[in-house]
Order: sequence, then structure tokens, then C-alpha cells
Amino acid sequence: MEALVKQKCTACHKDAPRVTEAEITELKPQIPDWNIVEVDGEARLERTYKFPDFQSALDFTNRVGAAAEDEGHHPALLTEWGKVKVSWWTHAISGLHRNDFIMAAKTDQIATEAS
Ligand SMILES: C[C@H](O)[C@H](O)[C@H]1CNC2=NC(N)=NC(=O)C2=N1
Repeated sequence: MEALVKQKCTACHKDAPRVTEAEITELKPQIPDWNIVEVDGEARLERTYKFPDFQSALDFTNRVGAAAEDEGHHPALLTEWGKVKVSWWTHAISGLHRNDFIMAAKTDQIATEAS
């Protein structure tokens, strides 16, 4: 399987498939620092990144935003002094799609490049 970080998002529509438990087991090792959480009854991928100040947190937020625009798949971003919480899920299906795993891997790559 091609690494998640090299994959492209596909267009999401309301009939797009959610990831299965088997796919989660296969994909999750590529994004080991992400948690699968349930918010309002929907599964999301969540990770909080730490930074030394607000400006670096904001720069990271903007880089993740640019990657989201490139791929047409968008996160929730909560930027605070010294940290950014990133959440990925697919609104169209109220759950997790392969796109979310791809974007989580790309977010990790952005964080690595920034540090
Ligand atoms: C038309 C456009 O591609 C869709 O509305 C996209 C935009 N970005 C999106 N982002 C996320 N996270 N979930 C979606 O369902 C979604 N839909």
C-alpha cells in the first residue's frame, strides 16, 4: 500500500464509504499519535501539537489550512498559545473516511517540516 502521506483525497459525497474496522487497523499505525474520539456521536481523528509560542502555532495552523485547500478536505483547528488541536472527520458522512487518515498523515508531515 502506498504511504498515506503520498495519497490524494477523493471527492466526498454522502454515499462515500466510511472506513471499516479492518481499514482502521491497517491505517492507524501510520498515524500513531492520533486519537479516535467520538464527538456528538461522530468519530473523529484528533491530535494536539505543541509549540513554543503563539506565532509558531499560528504558522502551523495556516500551513494545515493551505494543505486542506489543496486537497479539498477541511479540518477543525483550535489555535491557542503554544498548541493547536487538529480534528479530522468527514462532514458528508458524519464519520471517518480514508481522506481523514490521509490528511492526518499530511498534518504530521507538516509538523515535522516545521520543527
Ligand atoms: C464540495 C466540497 O468538496 C465538499 O463540501 C467538501 C469540502 N471539505 C470537506 N471537508 C471535510 N472534512 N468533510 C467534508 O465532507 C467536506 N466536504
